[in-house]
Amino acid sequence: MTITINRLARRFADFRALDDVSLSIAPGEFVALLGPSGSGKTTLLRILAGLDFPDSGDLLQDGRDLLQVSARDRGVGLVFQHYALFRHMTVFENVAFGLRVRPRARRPSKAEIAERVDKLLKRVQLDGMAARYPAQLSGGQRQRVALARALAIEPSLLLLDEPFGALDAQVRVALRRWLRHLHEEMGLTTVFVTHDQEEALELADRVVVMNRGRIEQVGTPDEIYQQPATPFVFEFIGKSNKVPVRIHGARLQAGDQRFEADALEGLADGSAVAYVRPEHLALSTTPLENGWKATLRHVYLSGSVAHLELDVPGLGQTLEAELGGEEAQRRSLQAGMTVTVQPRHLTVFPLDGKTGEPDLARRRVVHPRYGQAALARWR
Ligand SMILES: Nc1ncnc2c1ncn2[C@@H]1O[C@H](COP(=O)(O)OP(=O)(O)OP(=O)(O)O)[C@@H](O)[C@H]1O
Repeated sequence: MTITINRLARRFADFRALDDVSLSIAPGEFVALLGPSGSGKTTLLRILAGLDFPDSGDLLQDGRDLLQVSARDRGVGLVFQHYALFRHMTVFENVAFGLRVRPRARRPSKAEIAERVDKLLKRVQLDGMAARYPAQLSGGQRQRVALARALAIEPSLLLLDEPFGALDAQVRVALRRWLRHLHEEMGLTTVFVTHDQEEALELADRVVVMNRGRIEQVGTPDEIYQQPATPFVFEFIGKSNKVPVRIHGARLQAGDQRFEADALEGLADGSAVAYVRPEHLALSTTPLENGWKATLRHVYLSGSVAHLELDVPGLGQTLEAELGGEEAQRRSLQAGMTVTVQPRHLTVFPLDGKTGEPDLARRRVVHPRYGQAALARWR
């Protein structure tokens, strides 16, 4: 069951909540829609569920026009952050609800419903709680009931909108791992909305990064983190340093440093913006000819990682670097030290001469050449 989303647009008055969104979801996939508040994630999910309709574009399921199919007949299971369970119904009755309200011809028998609910409660590890009311459950347990309720109708597509958003961090982590197992065991196709990048990167087969109603990038968690396609993705996912640069005769002028690199060949001279992740900055405590001179302002350890704040006068800005905590200790890195900073690689977006906006089509990953002496010293 492949879902094809083709050029969907949804406006609310003048506001474009979805703007030319296309995406294909393969059977058995776990897709995360990730983006800041207001980026259009929920709007897209509601259209998939049949709770809202686009102004233009197509939505197909194996070639069938889903927009002509009512929410009830789409066979989707839905779980929201605050998907209020029916308070006056027991856990059992809540889970059985979707089956009991079916038209008689498609309604399973009482015994079948009971069997299916029992099975589902075991799956979500709530067997023994069938007679409880929602008020007698923890937040995590309630969301598992909501999930069992969504699964009771054997949905062809499971849609989850920040299902763990209201839960505390530890429960969230435990539940998302559990959800991933459940997805695999049951062979579900799942679309999961979140604004939590860690959750998306850990859970999903593919992450769809959304911004202002548009898709910025679709990729595996590794691709999204390692090869961001746009400045937005660099800034939204993980940490990155943003450095204004100039391309000048196939060299990169970054503050008082000029880096040579092959990838720049063919790019016209002009301004650009470069991004470099903290873990892609190499530091040398012995002065090197190539690289920014910096003063280590702060070193702080967070678990096994050392975060370093570097003042770089030659750039006129602060850079953030990261390395293993043990390595930082072995090298006795301390605030006040002078170091040379060399980016291992940077992603460069030339700025469009007319609009001044980053030109995504001319994006280049640049590996500066430093010469053997420099490399040998920080190996
Ligand atoms: N019924 C509506 N009428 C007017 N504007 C709406 C409506 N529904 C959504 N919007 C607007 O469309 C934009 C996208 O909303 P949407 O709920 O899809 O974002 P989101 O990415 O899910 O955000 P969040 O993470 O905060 O839930 C928002 O600016 C929202 O205010």
